[in-house]
Amino acid sequence: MNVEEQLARVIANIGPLHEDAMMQAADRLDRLTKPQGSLGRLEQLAVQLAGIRGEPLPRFPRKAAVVMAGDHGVCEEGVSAYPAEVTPQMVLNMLSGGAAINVLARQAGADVFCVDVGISGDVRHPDLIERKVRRGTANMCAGPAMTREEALRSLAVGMEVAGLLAGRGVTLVAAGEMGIGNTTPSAAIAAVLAGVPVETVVGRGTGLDDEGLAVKREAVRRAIAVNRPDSDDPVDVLAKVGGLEIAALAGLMLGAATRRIPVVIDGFISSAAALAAVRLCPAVLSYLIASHLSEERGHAVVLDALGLAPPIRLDMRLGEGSGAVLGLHLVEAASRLIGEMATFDSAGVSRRRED
Ligand SMILES: O=C(O)c1ccc[n+]([C@@H]2O[C@H](COP(=O)([O-])O)[C@@H](O)[C@H]2O)c1
Ligand SMILES: Cc1cc2nc[nH]c2cc1C
Repeated sequence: MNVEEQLARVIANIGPLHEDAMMQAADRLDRLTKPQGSLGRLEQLAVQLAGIRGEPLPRFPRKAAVVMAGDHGVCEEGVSAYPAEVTPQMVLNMLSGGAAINVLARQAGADVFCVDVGISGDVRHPDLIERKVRRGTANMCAGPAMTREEALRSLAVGMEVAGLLAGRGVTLVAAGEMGIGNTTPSAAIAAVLAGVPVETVVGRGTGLDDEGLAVKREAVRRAIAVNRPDSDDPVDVLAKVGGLEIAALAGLMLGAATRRIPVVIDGFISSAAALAAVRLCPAVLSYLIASHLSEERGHAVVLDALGLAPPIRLDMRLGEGSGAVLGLHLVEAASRLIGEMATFDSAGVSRRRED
């Protein structure tokens, strides 16, 4: 089976949420010792989780934070405040347990998996999942970031990682990335797929000044003008103005959804990948859970296009999956509440008076 056929098969396998489990979850929530609806969006989350897992009281004992890593040829345009060598350096830091994602994942009880989808240099570590499709993308201001075949192979890496995690008993995934320069292709993807002006989705990334921001806007405009990505063909968009780790994240989301594994999305880059995944397969949206609203300009636009409302606002703009891992706590909270709270009957608590 070639990669295109594999993708079509994964997409065809993503089914709707389990209605019966959702009804049972909603019914139980109304019998728990609290005024009806008083746990707000945690209740909606509990119902969504039941629908995804196909059981009214799902638990998530094994959680994973995935960091897809890749480099970006467009960095030579001066679009990031940091040099590209930070990508492999930070991946090594993550593999040694010293990055923010490691600290937050330990706190959330999640294992961190780092995947080299397209780091330019060599990173050697026994725990690194080596799936390099190519050594960074080409500069998308001068031509396509990668070939269609490379975009498909990156999607396939994500789908494979979802299978690997499922094989290890993981039932909840936080989707993160590491890639200096990757807010630039993410902005291009967002502009094309959401159909919004470039300036609404280009932000300061790791910390550009005003001059850098103007350069970055121009780079995104040029990349779109030079490549003319087809907004009706998400693989074309990912190939021409995307990134290796971004395509892999989209593949991870699709692969997780086929296995009924919920995916908590992170910031701007992770959400741009989610938008591509949803355009490839609208049914995947029900398996996605928003976490935080990143400071990065454009994140709100992408979440709007997805129809997702982020519950966490901490003015973060780190990436790595850091916001998504904070979101794991909310998933755990929703799951424990519906699973462990007493009902009015079991606790002998009086119900609401008749109006
Ligand atoms: O997740 C976000 O919203 C986010 C916003 C800004 C920056 N980042 C991270 O910073 C890197 C990309 O920033 P930049 O400026 O190099 O394009 C990449 O490694 C991301 O993980 C992430
Ligand atoms: C240090 C550093 C850490 C990061 N983590 C995600 N993106 C990053 C960018 C930089 C520059």
